[in-house]
Amino acid sequence: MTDSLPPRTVVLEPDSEFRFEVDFKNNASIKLIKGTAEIFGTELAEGNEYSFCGRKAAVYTWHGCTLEIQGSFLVEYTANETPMVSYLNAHLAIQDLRIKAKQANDMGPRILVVGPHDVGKTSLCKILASYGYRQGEKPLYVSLDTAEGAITMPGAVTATTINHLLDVEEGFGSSATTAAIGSVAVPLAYYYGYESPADNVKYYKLVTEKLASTIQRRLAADDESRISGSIIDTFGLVDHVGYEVTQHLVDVFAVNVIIVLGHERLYSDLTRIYNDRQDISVVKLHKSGGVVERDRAFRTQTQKAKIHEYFYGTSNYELAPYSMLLNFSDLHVWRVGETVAPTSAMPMGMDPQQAESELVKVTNLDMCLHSILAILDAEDTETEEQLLDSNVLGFIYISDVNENTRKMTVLSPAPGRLPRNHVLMGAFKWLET
Ligand SMILES: Nc1ncnc2c1ncn2[C@@H]1O[C@H](COP(=O)(O)OP(=O)(O)OP(=O)(O)O)[C@@H](O)[C@H]1O
Repeated sequence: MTDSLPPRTVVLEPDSEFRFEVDFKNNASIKLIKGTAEIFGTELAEGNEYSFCGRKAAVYTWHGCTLEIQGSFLVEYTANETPMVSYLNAHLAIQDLRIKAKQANDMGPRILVVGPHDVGKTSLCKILASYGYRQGEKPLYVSLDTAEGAITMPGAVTATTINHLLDVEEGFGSSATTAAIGSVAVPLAYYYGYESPADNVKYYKLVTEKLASTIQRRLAADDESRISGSIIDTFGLVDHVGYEVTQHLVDVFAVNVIIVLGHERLYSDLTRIYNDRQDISVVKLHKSGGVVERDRAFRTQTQKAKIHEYFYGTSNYELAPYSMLLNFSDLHVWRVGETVAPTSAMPMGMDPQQAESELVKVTNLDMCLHSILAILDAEDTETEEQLLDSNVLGFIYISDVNENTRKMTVLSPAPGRLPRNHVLMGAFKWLET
């Protein structure tokens, strides 16, 4: 508990940070008493108490500050060696590209951040997005890390315009929850449904291509965001699948800056691959010593917390989801091919590669129990091919399936009828606790 322990004071020198970890069972709080400080680029307000649960992060200060901390920190220490100056320089170079784009009425920078797991890719993307916002830009934040589901839900690839400060406590959390009830721009999302791009490479490429082309259409109509450009956060794959998918992303998002974080070989390989492309710069940045490895258990808990937050909100912004009873016939449930049918069970002559991105109707609705389903923005009459093109309107959770009554209990963030009836199922299950 936060208040059972006495508060303590932490004094930070200029260009240093207070690194901390709080587990999912405890709460800890941080208050800025004097000076200036930020968490992944978002400034802390003086005197405001920020509370954390299940977080690993750092409070960084450019000019020095005093913090008051309270509660159970699993880890806490200060560090004065950080890569923040190089991250700021990266931001300034990106800002230069925006100024040039404005002068030429051209596209702003499209920045792809790559590297292995746990090198600080998401943290760097947040820093670059926040610094851009603080300079009056409205960059597009694209999250392709489907294990994390930073903006909406694990399994989704998403894009959102950064037109407000990122939340200090939750990162994208509050924007996702408020988007769920429609109070800020709803993020653009497509549902992939698996944790890693390697689970179904063909389908991952398809959904990222859809996302990229919708973004391109939207940016064509939005001068401000077009010039601010996009910041694209990725997965942590650096094997051959990772290389294949990275090159696909460079093509479909027309990437012109690749930032490689904490991996020399990847940097050297990508420099070689794009050696002839004058329009693409490959740069490397160092991993922060503060980045912590998250084990399987912590990642699973983070995913669960993200799903819970989608339906129930955060402690600062609680939501009350609606539980409703639907007939089996009210929903058309789909899954993406291959993982359902073994090759031997496929129709004769069907290429397994093709099946990887074909929709299969789920007829045994028992399979949906405890699943997260994405509501597709598609009319009842649309063909399977059109369904594959559909973006996601929101998510529901199936808490019960009754074969006898042919009804299922569905949890939805909004009351009333579902906006559409076609839903896509992925591999994510959740046990509401
Ligand atoms: N300087 C820091 N001090 C303390 N914790 C940090 C720091 N930078 C990042 N972290 C934490 O380390 C963890 C890993 O960082 P991050 O999510 O940015 O890495 P990633 O490369 O995106 O990982 P993945 O690809 O596996 O999702 C996160 O919990 C993040 O909040």
